[in-house]
Amino acid sequence: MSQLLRKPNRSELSPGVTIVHEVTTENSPLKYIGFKVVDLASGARYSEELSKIECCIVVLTGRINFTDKEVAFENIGTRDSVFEQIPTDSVYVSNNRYFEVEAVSQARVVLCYSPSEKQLPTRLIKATDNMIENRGKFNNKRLVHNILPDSDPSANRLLVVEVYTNSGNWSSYPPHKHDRDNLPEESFLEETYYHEMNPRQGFVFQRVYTDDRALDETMTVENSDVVLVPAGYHPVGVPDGYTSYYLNVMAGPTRIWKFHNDPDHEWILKR
Ligand SMILES: O=C(O)C[C@@H](O)[C@H](O)C(=O)CO
Repeated sequence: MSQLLRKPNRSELSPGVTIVHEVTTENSPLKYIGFKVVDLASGARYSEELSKIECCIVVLTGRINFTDKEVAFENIGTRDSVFEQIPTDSVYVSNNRYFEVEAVSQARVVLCYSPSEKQLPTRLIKATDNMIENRGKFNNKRLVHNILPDSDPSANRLLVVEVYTNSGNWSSYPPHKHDRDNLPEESFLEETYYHEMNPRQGFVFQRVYTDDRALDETMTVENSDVVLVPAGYHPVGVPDGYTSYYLNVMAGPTRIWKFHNDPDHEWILKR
């Protein structure tokens, strides 16, 4: 099994609270990203005392209430399936703060973490705040919901985006990377992919590779899998008949997404 591919590994934390994925800087090659997927039964609560990490809570599906003991947001979340293809609500919580989420309905939340020292205000990122983009042409079409892009100063390190790729199309393509801290040409950002497919028995292929091929893995990715991208190019190919969804978290020393296309395949953009 690839070191970069994580299958869901469900474990019940407390009644109604199931951890589906837990990627940490200790159990992965990543230094800047932590990642949790949490399933909540209606009425269940999950809380955390953040230390030197910031967190973006994405209400992937279902509805939740949020509090950090100072501010509260009620009944947030917009969809029962990511394949409704509408943006959702998220909450940014800074380091050294407490938060609690309570499921109003059955819900799946994603917790995206990165090391952080400077406190920032808790912020509700409403679905309507998401900047929506249609990218690409030919068989490279995808729909992007920008949850926490680098143009939004709400976070210290985290960048969060969700992407839909049509059946028979490619995304994160032509292959690009962001693994050199060499601005203004390229930024160093690690990345995680949380994948879903519609219908759910679908699969996609994701390749993660570097120029020297010291890293070169091609993975078959199924519903609810996570792919880690510590470095390298990371294209995704979607078979005919299936729609792909993924949630990306990126973080690194500087909060700028400046990528470098694989020169061998950059011609694809010039058609
Ligand atoms: O436009 C896309 O295909 C999405 C990707 O850019 C994805 O968010 C990513 O690879 C970020 O580096």
